[in-house]
Amino acid sequence: MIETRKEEERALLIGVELQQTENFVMSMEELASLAKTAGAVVKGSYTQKREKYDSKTFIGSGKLEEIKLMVEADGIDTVIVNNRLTPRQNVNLEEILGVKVIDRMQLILDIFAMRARSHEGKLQVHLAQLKYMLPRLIGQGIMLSRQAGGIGSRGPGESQLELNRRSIRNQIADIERQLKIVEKNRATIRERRIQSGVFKIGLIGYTNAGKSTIMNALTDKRQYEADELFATLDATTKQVQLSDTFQVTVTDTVGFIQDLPTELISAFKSTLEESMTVDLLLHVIDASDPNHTEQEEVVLTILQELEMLDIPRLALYNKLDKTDDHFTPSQFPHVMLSAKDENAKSHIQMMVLAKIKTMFEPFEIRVPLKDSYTLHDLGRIALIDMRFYEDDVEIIKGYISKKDKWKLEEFENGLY
Ligand SMILES: Nc1nc2c(ncn2[C@@H]2O[C@H](COP(=O)(O)OP(=O)(O)OP(=O)(O)O)[C@@H](O)[C@H]2O)c(=O)[nH]1
Ligand SMILES: [Mg+2]
Repeated sequence: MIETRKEEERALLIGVELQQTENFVMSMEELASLAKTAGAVVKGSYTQKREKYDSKTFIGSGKLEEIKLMVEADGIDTVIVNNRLTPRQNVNLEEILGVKVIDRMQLILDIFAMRARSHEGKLQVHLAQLKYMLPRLIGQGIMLSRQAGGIGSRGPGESQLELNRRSIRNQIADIERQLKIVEKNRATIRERRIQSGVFKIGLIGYTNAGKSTIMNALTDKRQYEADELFATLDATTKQVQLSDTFQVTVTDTVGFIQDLPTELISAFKSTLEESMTVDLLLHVIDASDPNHTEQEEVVLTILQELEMLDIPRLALYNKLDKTDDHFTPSQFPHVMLSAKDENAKSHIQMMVLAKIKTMFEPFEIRVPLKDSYTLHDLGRIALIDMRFYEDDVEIIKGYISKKDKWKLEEFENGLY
């Protein structure tokens, strides 16, 4: 093999399709996007149908010979396997192929490590990496990977090269301690937000669906949006005006993906926690993606696992400018839009307000004219449809949430 230091990291993708494998093609395409996001140049991919994975080398030995030839011919630096490898398979593959081999989990962990911004995000990713590493401390496999550098070796902690079991266990305990403190602080902030009574909206959806772009359209602000997977990792909450008076908070979070590494689930959940207590979920879907139906299913399955299916939900089919004529939405109710369109903001505002109206209850109150100055406050928590005067009272009709209904009486009595 020629030892040259190249700028780019040349990757070969490998996938094995078992009879029961779901969404195999989508998942291979996704692996290519993930590899690209992590900075690799994908030089090719190799797939095989098998009854079961080979316990020693994951893929059949005959095929491995072919792969080895491809690795040598294309100057491949890294082989990326679209499944979870056992530590033994990982070591064996690296020995046979003579290059770094990483699996889908390591690739995703690596991207999360690149992207984590907040203190908590970094701790969570570091923890996930250490947990992934611990059972892999056998033989030379992991050392080989780490020394090769590049994808699979990035981490938020500088001590990642210290690879003995005891130090890893200590680091895990230490991070878990730090996380407890951070989580407590976050719970307090969330509690305060729940008590504030503001209507809360959460943007969720498959990675790259356009959540951050929609957030930007709504807030006229710049949130990092990019044609990359997991562009957003940390939750961000912003105030958004839905009408002249009605104000909500909108939370943008990490995107969903199939086969999320189990080590990352708690990181993922803590990021999503922010969205677990919302009043309305906006499920953003990339309608132009040929796999959007499978992606919608993945999102709904994860929502079910997180017990979030009972939160009212509105589907936003995004990127309409890129969809073909055959596109048919499968979820109802829904909105179809292009987040990049200049009318996107008013379109979303209108449709979301209409959705909220269906969740609220109609009311009518009569307020003495002398007290009507308090009505601006009512407009923050209720949707006001109509207001008119009769003698010395003002009559207001609109919609309000069940939990805020009791406040109406205070407005009527001028107590608010
Ligand atoms: N053509 C087109 N592109 C869009 C539209 N909305 C978003 N995009 C692009 O799609 C890509 C992904 O958008 P993001 O907003 O970063 O997606 P996201 O859902 O936040 O993704 P993650 O944070 O990775 O989960 C970006 O390149 C956007 O510019 C749209 O309506 N039309
Ligand atoms: Mg985003």
